[in-house]
Amino acid sequence: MLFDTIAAISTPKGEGGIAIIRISGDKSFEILDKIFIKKNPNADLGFYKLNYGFIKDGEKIVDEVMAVRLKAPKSYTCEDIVEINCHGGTLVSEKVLELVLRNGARHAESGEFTKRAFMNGRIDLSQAEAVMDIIQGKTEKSVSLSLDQLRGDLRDKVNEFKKALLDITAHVNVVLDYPEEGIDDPLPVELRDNLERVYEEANRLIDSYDTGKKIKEGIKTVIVGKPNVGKSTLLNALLHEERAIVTHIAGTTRDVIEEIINIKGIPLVLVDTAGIRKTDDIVENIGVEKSKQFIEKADLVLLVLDASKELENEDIEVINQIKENKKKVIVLLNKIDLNKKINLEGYNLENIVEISAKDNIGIEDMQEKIYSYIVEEDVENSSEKLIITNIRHKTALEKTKDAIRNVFETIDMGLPMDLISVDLKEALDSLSEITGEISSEDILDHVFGNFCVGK
Ligand SMILES: Nc1nc2c(c(=O)[nH]1)N(C=O)[C@@H](CNc1ccc(C(=O)N[C@@H](CCC(=O)O)C(=O)O)cc1)CN2
Ligand SMILES: Nc1nc2c(ncn2[C@@H]2O[C@H](COP(=O)(O)OP(=O)(O)OP(=O)(O)O)[C@@H](O)[C@H]2O)c(=O)[nH]1
Ligand SMILES: [Mg+2]
Repeated sequence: MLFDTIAAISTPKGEGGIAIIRISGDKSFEILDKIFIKKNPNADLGFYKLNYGFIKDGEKIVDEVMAVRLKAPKSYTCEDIVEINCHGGTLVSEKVLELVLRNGARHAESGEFTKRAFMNGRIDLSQAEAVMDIIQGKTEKSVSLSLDQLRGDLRDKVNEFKKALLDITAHVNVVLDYPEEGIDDPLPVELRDNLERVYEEANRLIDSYDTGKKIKEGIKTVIVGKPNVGKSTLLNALLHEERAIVTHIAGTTRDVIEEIINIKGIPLVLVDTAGIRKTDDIVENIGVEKSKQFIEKADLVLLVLDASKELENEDIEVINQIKENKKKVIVLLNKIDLNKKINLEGYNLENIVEISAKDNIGIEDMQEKIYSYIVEEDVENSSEKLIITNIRHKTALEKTKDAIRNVFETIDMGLPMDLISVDLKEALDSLSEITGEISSEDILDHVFGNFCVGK
């Protein structure tokens, strides 16, 4: 496909060592010829090779640069590409870009280079989405999932599903086109088995989204407990900084504080809340209400108890509230540096770790516990290697699954075969949405609109 020539600064704004201006399209080389003077006029610019020289606006030197040409279709966009490496100042890179635009390129929209790679067929839509996930990935695990997706793992799986569905479609078409053959078996057992396999695998992928979401967006973790047990001290210990205010006065934390820590590559989105208790203080009451809401939304609750005191009604109230919500809980007996007075017999609490947030005792054990309890159980146990992290993919797989279920129902109820064709097409179309073979301008705008300019 032939598109116009686009250009953008592909490196972040601000001062840096180097800034890269990227140009893609069939005018790229021509534009470079107009503005680039190589040091050695007799040397061949070549391809995939950095050339030293100067960017000139008429007689005026704009910057000293290195430039490379990449020849279509062997480039990121499958088009002719030029990359100009200039000095990483805000002004010079903008001057070079401006010169490029004046010489025949149009400013690229966000994600437009990657969109070209998609439109020109080098990557499918799921791979394009992976590019942005890599850029935005905050932990090793999430980047590693995105790299699998960039390699085409999801695309391959989707194509495998489609192959099975197409085989069945072909069979159904034969039955419909040649009724005189008298094939009365609506679906031979082998094809039916295949369809069941696709159904089950799609289902497993849908289920993997919960895990995928945790890896990508983090495990929502809320620290709760009655006032003054050391919740904020614990947050600070985990962050290795004095983020939250700590005092001996009960009711110190009034608003909700949110920070992210990284446990073996998984982000933990930590929320420190106001201690839960009955109070007449309006501000604190709002905080308490909010912490109750946070418990409801959390994937994991860290319940902090003061080990140096006996359990009080306020503790019991918090315990009951968590049990009511059926949350995954880790119980932290804090202030273990003091004399231990707490007695938890009869409360049926598991996953108990003794810590001192103040003296940094037991914090590593606690992190181990979180990892084995939440992550290993949930994330690593998923036998299916492929994990989806994108709600768009989940929705499409759900549509696929529903359509396959309809196929089975139609067969089992002995309904006309042409109904099966309709459902099979629906299943195939939903799968094609994932890879982008079927895509609306809306979907593309949504996917690429979230990219940065220059990507
Ligand atoms: N300077 C620079 N660094 C970069 C990129 C870039 O475009 N420029 N990338 C992107 O932003 C990423 C690398 N991704 C790339 C993906 C594909 C191709 C490419 O040319 N693919 C062709 C030819 C492959 C080959 O030589 O065999 C192809 O797949 O057909 C290049 C970069 C990260 N680093
Ligand atoms: N001895 C000891 N004191 C601690 C420990 N952790 C916290 N404290 C003290 O307990 C008091 C309350 O700590 P905070 O972290 O403010 O408690 P909180 O649970 O956030 O309190 P609120 O925000 O009021 O709900 C402070 O004086 C801390 O220094 C600990 O492990 N050992
Ligand atoms: Mg606090």
